[in-house]
Amino acid sequence: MSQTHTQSEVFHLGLTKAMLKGATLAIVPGDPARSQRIAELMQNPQPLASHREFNSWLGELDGKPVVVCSTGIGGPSTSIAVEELAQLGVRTFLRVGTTGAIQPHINVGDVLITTGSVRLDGASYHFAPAAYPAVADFDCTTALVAGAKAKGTTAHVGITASSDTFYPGQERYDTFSGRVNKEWEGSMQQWQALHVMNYEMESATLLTMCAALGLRAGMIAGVIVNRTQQEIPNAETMKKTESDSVAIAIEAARHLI
Ligand SMILES: O=P(O)(O)O[C@H]1O[C@H](CO)[C@@H](O)[C@H]1O
Ligand SMILES: O=c1cc[nH]c(=O)[nH]1
Repeated sequence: MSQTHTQSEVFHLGLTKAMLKGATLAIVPGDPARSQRIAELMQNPQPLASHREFNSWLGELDGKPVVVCSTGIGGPSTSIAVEELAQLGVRTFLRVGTTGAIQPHINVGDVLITTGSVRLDGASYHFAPAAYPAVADFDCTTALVAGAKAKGTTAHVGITASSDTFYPGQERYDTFSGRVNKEWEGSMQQWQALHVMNYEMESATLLTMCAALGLRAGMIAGVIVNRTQQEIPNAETMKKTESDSVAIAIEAARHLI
């Protein structure tokens, strides 16, 4: 039996269609605290709901509503946020994240725009088989690139490795066990050789599911660590990096709504 969810709250986000005021674009950070900071850079920021990792705000750009909703970390919760926002009428998703660069020429503080992701997740396989690409929407990507140019920010455009895990899947050895399974040994070197720019944890699911469902998705992230230099990010660099990537995403959203 098919169900409609338009009059009542969607199960996880606690949002209704009326609360979104017709918003068709969502900015989706991972970090719940980032939702408020993003919304407050728009007009009329209003908190909507906060359940689990899903912190939602509404703002306006040029008089049009834009919803901001955190996804939490990783593919499963991202897939829930996207599914439930789509049930409420959202058709375009811009992820604003943080990331670890794996190419030596990319600096901490730079911004990365993802054209496609290596699917090192699990959730994307629930939407499309392995041969299907995790590819960003062309209009979203060009809007992000134009936004970066308008802000004068150094943006690298290319492929991201999107992993279910922060530690083994991103080949980190500075851990409790100090080891990774054979599957991941040498994997960072392999992605480097294949010109992958960076690691993060949601874009494989976001880009695959949106492409498969006929939704638009784009992805921008600020570099908080360069893995050719260190394994764990430095908290001090995070603030400026976030403000650049958020400003670009808002500029892109303005063009996409
Ligand atoms: O800053 P966010 O958007 O959460 O993105 C990155 O940061 C988290 C890991 O620290 C993962 O979610 C990863 O994708
Ligand atoms: O190295 C990093 C930094 C942020 N987020 C990730 O997933 N990896």
